[in-house]
Order: sequence, then C-alpha cells, then structure tokens
Amino acid sequence: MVEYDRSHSPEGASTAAPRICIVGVGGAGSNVVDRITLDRIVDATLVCAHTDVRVLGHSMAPVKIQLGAELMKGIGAGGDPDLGREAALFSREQIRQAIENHDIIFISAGLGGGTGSGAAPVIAEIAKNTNALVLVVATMPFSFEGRRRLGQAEEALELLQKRADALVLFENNRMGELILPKDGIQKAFNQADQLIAQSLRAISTITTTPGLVKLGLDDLTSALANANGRCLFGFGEARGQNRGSEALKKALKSPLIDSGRLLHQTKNLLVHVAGGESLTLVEVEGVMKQLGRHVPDQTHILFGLGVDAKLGDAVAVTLISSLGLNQLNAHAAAAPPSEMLQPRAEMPVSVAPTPAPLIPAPAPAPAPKREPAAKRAPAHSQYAPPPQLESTPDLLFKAEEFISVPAVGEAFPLSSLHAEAAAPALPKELQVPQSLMIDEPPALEIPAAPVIAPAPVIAPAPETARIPVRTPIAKELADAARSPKESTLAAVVARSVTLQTEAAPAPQDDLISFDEPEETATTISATTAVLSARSTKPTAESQQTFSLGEEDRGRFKDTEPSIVQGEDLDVPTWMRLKKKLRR
Ligand SMILES: Nc1nc2c(ncn2[C@@H]2O[C@H](COP(=O)(O)OP(=O)(O)OP(=O)(O)O)[C@@H](O)[C@H]2O)c(=O)[nH]1
Repeated sequence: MVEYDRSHSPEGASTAAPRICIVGVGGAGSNVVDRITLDRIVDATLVCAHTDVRVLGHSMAPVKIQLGAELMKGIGAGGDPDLGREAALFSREQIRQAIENHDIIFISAGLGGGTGSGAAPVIAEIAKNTNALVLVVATMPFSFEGRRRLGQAEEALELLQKRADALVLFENNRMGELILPKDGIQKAFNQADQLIAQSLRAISTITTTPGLVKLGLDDLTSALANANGRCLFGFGEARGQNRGSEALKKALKSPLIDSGRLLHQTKNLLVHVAGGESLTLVEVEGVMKQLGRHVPDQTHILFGLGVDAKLGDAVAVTLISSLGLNQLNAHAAAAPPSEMLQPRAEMPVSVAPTPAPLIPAPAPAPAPKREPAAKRAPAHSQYAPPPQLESTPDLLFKAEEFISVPAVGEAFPLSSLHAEAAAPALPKELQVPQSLMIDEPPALEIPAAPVIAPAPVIAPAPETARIPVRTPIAKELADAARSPKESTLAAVVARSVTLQTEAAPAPQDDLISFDEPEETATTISATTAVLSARSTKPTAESQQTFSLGEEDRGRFKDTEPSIVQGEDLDVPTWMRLKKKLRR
C-alpha cells in the first residue's frame, strides 16, 4: 500500500476528495470522454484535446483544447504523429492550464493515428510536471488498420510507458470481437469506448474512494504488471437477493475476462468489493469464496473493500488483471467462433450537457486551405517554435530525452490522494489476505440474502460464531479495527484465501454457474495492462489491400493505406469529408 503522506498536502486537504481530470486526446480519446460526460459516471474535470476543430465542435466535454491552432488550422493530423506532437507542443500552455491542480490525471487516446499518438505523450509529460498521478488508458489499433498504424501505436506506447505512472492498454481487436461480423465498425468502437469508460470509472473509484481495506496504485500496477500485457477488466453491480453473487457473476462475464476463463492464467488479480452501508461480511465472504473457484491457488489476490453510501443497496465487484498478448492470442485462437461473438446492450445515455466553448475560443474555422500532407515540410522546419519551447527543452522529446519518471510509489505521493478513510483504517496486515490465515475458519452458512433493510446495531461477532446475516460491515470493521485479532474481516479475507486453495479452479459453483449455453458466453479476451517493456517487433500479419481510386493520399501515397469502411484513414478528415460532400 502507498502510505498517506500528510506532509505533502496543504493543510486541511487530507480529507478532501482527490481531484480527477480525464483528458481525451484525438478522435478515439474524445469519444471516450464524450461517453463519460454523457453518462456522468465519474466526478472529474473532463477535457477534450484535438487538432481537428470539427471534432472539438461536437465534443460534449466541458473543457476543449484546440491543439496547435496556428499550425494545424483546425484540421486533424492526418495520421501523422509528428504533427500531433508538434500541435501539442504549440498548445502546451493551454494544456497545462486545463489540467493543473488535479491529483490524478487520466489520459485516454487511441494509438495509431496522428493526434492521439503524437499528442498523448506530450500531455502525459505536462501532466507529470504538474505533480499529478498520471494514468494512461489507451487502445491499440485493429489489425485491419495496417502495419504502419500498429508501428505508430507501438512507438507512442513506448513513450507513454516512460511518462505514465500506470498504463492500461486495451486491444481494439479483442474488443471488436464482441460484436457480430455483420455489425459495423462503429459498433465495435462503441463497444470499446464503453469498456474503456467503465474501466476509467472503476479505476478512479478504487484509487480514490476511502476504503475499509484500501487498494492503492501499487496494487493496481501489480495487477497490471505483465510483459507485453493487455488489461483484463471485469465489473458487475447488482441489487436484491444474492446481490454479491450476481455482481461477481456479471464481473466474470465481462467480455475482457471471458466468463472467468482468462483468470485461470493470471498471476495477480485485483478484486474490489464495494457496497452501501448495508453490505455485510457474509456477502463479501460469499464473493471471495466464489471467486476463489475461478483463480488458481498461486494467484496473488489484491483485495480491497469499500463502503460507499452512494451505492445505496447495490454491491459492486471489480476485477482487474493482465495477461500477456501471446497468452491472449492463444486463448482467442482456441475459442470457437461462436464464443467470440456476443453483442452487449448499449449503455443508457443521459441528457447531454451544453457544449462549452473552446479554450481558447477559436474564430469559426475558415475553410481550411492546406497543402496535401506530402507537400508539407516537416512541421518544425515550417513553423517557428513557440518561444516557451526553449525554456523547457524536455518537452521537445527527442526519443532519448525522456524525463525520468520516478518509480511508482516514489512518484508524487499517491498517498496524498488517499484521504483518510471514513471508517478507521485496518491494520496493514489486514490488507493482505494471505497474511491472515486462520487455522479453522468458522463454519458459515451463506444465506440467500433477504430484502435489504437497515440492520440494527449488532454486537461484534465472536470469532467462531456464525456471522449475522445483515450486520453492517462498517460497524463490524470498526470493531475489527479496535481488536484486529478478532476481526471478522480478518476471518473473511483469510477464509476467502483458504477457500480458494480448497476449491478446484473449475467454474462449478453452488451459487452461480457459468456453464451456460455457448451463446451467452461472452468472450473477448482483449486487453491487459502494461507496465513493462513492449516489443516493437513488426507483426507478420498480412494486410488486405484496397483500391483507392484517384484520391490524393498525400505523403502516404507510397505506403499501404489504412482503409476503414472504404475510407482511407491517412487522408485528413477534412479531405474525406469534402470528398463525401462532392459525392
Ligand atoms: N475505441 C475506439 N477506438 C477508436 C475510435 N476511433 C478511432 N479509434 C482507434 O484509434 C486510432 C486513432 O484514431 P483517431 O483517434 O481517430 O486518430 P487521432 O489520434 O485523432 O489522429 P488523427 O485523426 O490522425 O488526427 C485508430 O487507429 C483506431 O484504432 C473510437 O471511436 N473508439
């Protein structure tokens, strides 16, 4: 756990909620921010940063930054990360103003294009210089987008790894497998955006909400640590009878976990259980017991527990882990095609807030007159760099000039983000389940949860007694904190680990069964987070070729096109739109 460093925060700040900022960079990033804005799922400053003024104009984010207004003239980077990077450098002062004074800054981008790949590393560095904790959530391109985009994505990934405190990486390919082949690319992107938005919400909640058993960034990074890995993420929330079991069932069914099957291979698994005041230890124990049947004995479980009044009568279970790309590919190859196609319901969308003006409010974009990219000289030779650039040469990022980012834990004290928990913090040893082994766990009956009612105050459960069915967990844990040796939480956590070791990892369960018909088994194995070095080896995948007709592909005219739905992604957006209008 990262300790709370009182000396770091200004006086009185220790109890304040951490200030979160989410920056969507480029087209994919701004889509994710739109979804978060519309769904109002995270209490954060939402920022959209893009070179393309038309995307900014449609963005729902309350704060918008036009990157490199003078350089780009409001037009997208046309798949050129150098332009994206230059544009961000030109706008770094606006970026800094928009993101400073936050404790955690999430940066979301789709890697492979120009703006996201070029600007996200610049924004990550600026964010790091504001002393915030920087978490990057990024996607890798679909394989059909071509090797050039994949190469650009890998280069950007390498830069981001050096600047971010943690990097959560999703594979668009995997997420795209969620949809039926006949569905359009837009549905695949929607699916991906939905998962990314959900993971952002879960991560920000876990790392910022005061917890009875608190998880920190170190736990998150442990769960995500995997060479060349992609994030496994599952989230479930349920109410009513068996709400703990139902929440876990939903989390395991999350597409990126493949009905729990992918957990069989994980080394570290972060598990966060949260509920309102009525959450009971029995429910927590039930969740941990059932989960134990899906993970091998040797898996290190990073367990967190939070009581959050906002959850009301719901219980939420979040699972985060990672798996190497090779393992994921092997898993995907082994899965029968029917398993790979499971459409998911769309998220409900609430009322859209009024779009805010850009920062700075740009003049209405004049009909952009820009040379085709091929004829443009490299941006840095064509435009005088803004004067500030020289004063902070670290922002020029020659590949070898990275700022050094302190190791997680030494970085800006994440600790300062951990406001004191509402309930008394448990002793450190209670946060590590394995350290709490109890010889003989008390016999437990897991009852079908009755309709939730506010529980009366109940005396602390004796160590070996049956745990009362509806004892508010906050009270039990407060008691536990006073006498940790007799903590019922200790028993819960310890038993959860013990039960894992007793149980075979086969997904048979008395309360939930995952042996459901094939068509209900969601698959996608996508994703996993990355904290370690990533191979930049080019893929040997063959790429489909498309005929382009007479369209001007600018500087990319001699390279393989990246065609999506008949459109060349390398052709700047405005040119594509113009062509469409002509049709
Ligand atoms: N998940 C998701 N990924 C997307 C979406 N749009 C694009 N992508 C992915 O993100 C990569 C970058 O695309 P964009 O974000 O549109 O590109 P950009 O960073 O804005 O760069 P330019 O358009 O060149 O300025 C693509 O190669 C896709 O793999 C989206 O809506 N959702």
